[in-house]
Amino acid sequence: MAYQNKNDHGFVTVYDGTSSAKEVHQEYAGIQTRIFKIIVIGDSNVGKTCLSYRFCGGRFLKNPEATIGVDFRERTVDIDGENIKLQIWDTAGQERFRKSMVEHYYRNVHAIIFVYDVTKLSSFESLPEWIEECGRHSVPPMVPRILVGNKCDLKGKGEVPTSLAQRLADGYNFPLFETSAKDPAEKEHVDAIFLTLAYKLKNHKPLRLRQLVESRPVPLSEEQELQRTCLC
Ligand SMILES: Nc1nc2c(ncn2[C@@H]2O[C@H](COP(=O)(O)OP(=O)(O)OP(=O)(O)O)[C@@H](O)[C@H]2O)c(=O)[nH]1
Ligand SMILES: [Mg+2]
Repeated sequence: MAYQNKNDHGFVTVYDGTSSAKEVHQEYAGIQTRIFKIIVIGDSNVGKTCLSYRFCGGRFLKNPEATIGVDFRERTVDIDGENIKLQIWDTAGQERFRKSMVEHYYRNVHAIIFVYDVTKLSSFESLPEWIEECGRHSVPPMVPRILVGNKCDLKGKGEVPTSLAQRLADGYNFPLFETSAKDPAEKEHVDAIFLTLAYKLKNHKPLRLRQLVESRPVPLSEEQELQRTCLC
């Protein structure tokens, strides 16, 4: 399957399947960095793209378009002296843009971030469905999960009280974060979401790069891989 995703924010997410996984593997040969796959899931428009961009790109992404399929971003973090690469799979919330991709999202996943919009109750009410979808795809229970209420800068217009979110989080035994991808003052809080997962994953068995590459829908061509950049 070939598909094209937007790449006008510095991230190449165009796949045509023209090169083998081996070439991509050689590109990284010698780099002793463990890689973990984190998927960001939730209704359309809750801010999944903006949150992942804030973490990987360091700033708020103005005027994002709806994600089609998946956008990949990466950031390497230092956890207790070890470099760990977090590969963020920013998934599409709209059913029509995700249905052919769902299997790829969940394959070999290491951690899941469920996002809702604190100003939109329906996005919160959808969470059990998203959580059930993970279950249907046999994501093991030991895979860490985190609940994130986004758009807290609009909290005055909030529809989802913290107490309600906390009750849901407690029910599933997930940590809860409320934050804003937009508010610059929340930058470190957004980082903390991903770093919390990185700390949890540090002691997990790493996924080998080859596995990760093969779990992508279609591998990058060599040229695309060279172009692939992260603003962090
Ligand atoms: N006020 C505010 N707006 C935000 C925040 N995060 C995202 N937005 C806005 O919410 C809208 C949707 O953001 P996206 O990041 O594209 O949402 P998404 O969940 O990736 O949507 P899909 O790709 O369709 O699944 C955009 O207009 C963003 O500018 C936030 O923290 N605060
Ligand atoms: Mg998006």
